[in-house]
Amino acid sequence: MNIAVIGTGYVGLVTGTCLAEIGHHVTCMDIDPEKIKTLQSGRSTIYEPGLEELLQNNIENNRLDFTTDYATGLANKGIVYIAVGTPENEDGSANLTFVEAVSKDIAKYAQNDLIVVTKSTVPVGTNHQIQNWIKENLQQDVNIKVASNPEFLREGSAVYDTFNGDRIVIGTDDENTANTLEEINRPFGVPVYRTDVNSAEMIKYASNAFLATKISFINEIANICEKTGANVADVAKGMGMDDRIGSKFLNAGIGFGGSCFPKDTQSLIHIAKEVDYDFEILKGVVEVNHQQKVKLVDQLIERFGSSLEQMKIAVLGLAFKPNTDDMREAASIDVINKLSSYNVNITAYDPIAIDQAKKVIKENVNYTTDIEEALTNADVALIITEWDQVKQLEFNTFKKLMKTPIIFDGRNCYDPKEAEKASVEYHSIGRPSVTKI
Ligand SMILES: NC(=O)C1=CN([C@@H]2O[C@H](COP(=O)(O)OP(=O)(O)OC[C@H]3O[C@@H](n4cnc5c(N)ncnc54)[C@H](O)[C@@H]3O)[C@@H](O)[C@H]2O)C=CC1
Ligand SMILES: O=C(O)[C@H]1O[C@H](OP(=O)(O)OP(=O)(O)OC[C@H]2O[C@@H](n3ccc(=O)[nH]c3=O)[C@H](O)[C@@H]2O)[C@H](O)[C@@H](O)[C@@H]1O
Repeated sequence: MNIAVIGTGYVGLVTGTCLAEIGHHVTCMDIDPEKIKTLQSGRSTIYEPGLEELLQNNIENNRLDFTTDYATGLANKGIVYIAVGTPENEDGSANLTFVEAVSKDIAKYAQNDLIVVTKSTVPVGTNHQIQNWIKENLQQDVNIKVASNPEFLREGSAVYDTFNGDRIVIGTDDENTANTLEEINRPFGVPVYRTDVNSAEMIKYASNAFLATKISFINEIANICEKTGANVADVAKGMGMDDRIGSKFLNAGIGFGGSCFPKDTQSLIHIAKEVDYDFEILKGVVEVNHQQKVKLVDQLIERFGSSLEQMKIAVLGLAFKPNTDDMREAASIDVINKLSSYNVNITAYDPIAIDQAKKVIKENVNYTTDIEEALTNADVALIITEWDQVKQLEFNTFKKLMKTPIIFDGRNCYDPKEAEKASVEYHSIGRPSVTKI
């Protein structure tokens, strides 16, 4: 099948490359000429394990190419995926400017019948709107069908997720369109769930909101565990053994970040508001997350009082989660921002996200890709991202390098019992602190 993918971000680039990998001919399009130039040369514009290898392989085999030009990109294609961003507006609603622009451009350049597939996360009703935007701007007498096909990949494991997803959701009322899309995706071997367009759009928001709810729920349980002497790791394990609950997404920590949970929860609250529904649980989820992100700073102040002046603080991890350089809504931004009002010296370690971090962190921070350098002479270490490089650190390294081995762990990377054995002061989330060393 000849396919065009519009937008070469995390979703578009991974989708396009993986569709090429299963044998389709794919042209990926973007308005950013720099991105397209880089991609044409076989280099990935995002950090995503396994992606660059697939990219090069499919370019070499003439199944994958890139362009900024809509006429070239859409020529002889039967399927067009929309994978542009839908960022958050100030009022929490999804910004559909990019989706609208793309829809109008598809209408302008379509020369033959097309199935337009919406991968971007969009509010219920948007696919009908896309159909209208295209219909109103068509230049040729061609037939356009629009279908919803929301994306569930995670950053950092996007290629793996594409080949090992739990489901592919296809939302359309047209059986032939559903058949074609199912056929295109068959080589992925992922179960297909067919539904109507509005339900497909809602499945995406409901899924992200539910996962975010699980995280805020376990974080609140963690906060209560701290006050009652229970251990959240054991609690989560015991809960997760019940199949109805499931063990995934019950890792307590300093909350969720990234490009999607924060914006999609806000967007769903807004979608509900539009139909006069007050989504109370989800508002709580967002508020809990907001407070949870700076929990380590609160713990630090509880431990030292507000006299943090001139303290040397090692911040371990900047990205919103491991295996990505994505800094969107990362907890590190909030932590560093809150710390900066206490006149401390911050050295931040991250193996790959420093360039991205510098674009969004305005405070004065020393950056390093050398974890030992960050720890050297530090008074305290704050663990923000559970990189393998952080998890593999031995307590002896903290003891050897730091002025005082005091760790505040926002991702529960280590066993408190081991900290006690090693005589390291250790505070984590929802588990007893080790203070008598
Ligand atoms: N990042 C993720 O892990 C996931 C994202 N999503 C959803 O997928 C959508 C895309 O997200 P990302 O890939 O993260 O976005 P992104 O911001 O990384 O990439 C979007 C790309 O679209 C391009 N673009 C914008 N306007 C264009 C136009 N008129 N023509 C051609 N290209 C244009 C931009 O230059 C950019 O390269 C969003 O709706 C997001 O909510 C869904 C699942 C996972
Ligand atoms: O719509 C999207 O963009 C995507 O959003 C998430 O994927 P992603 O944001 O890449 O990352 P996750 O692995 O879900 O983690 C999100 C955040 O939750 C945090 N988290 C996750 C799991 C957990 O148990 N505890 C926890 O605090 C992570 O640290 C991270 O900050 C979803 O998992 C994907 O299914 C979805 O497609």
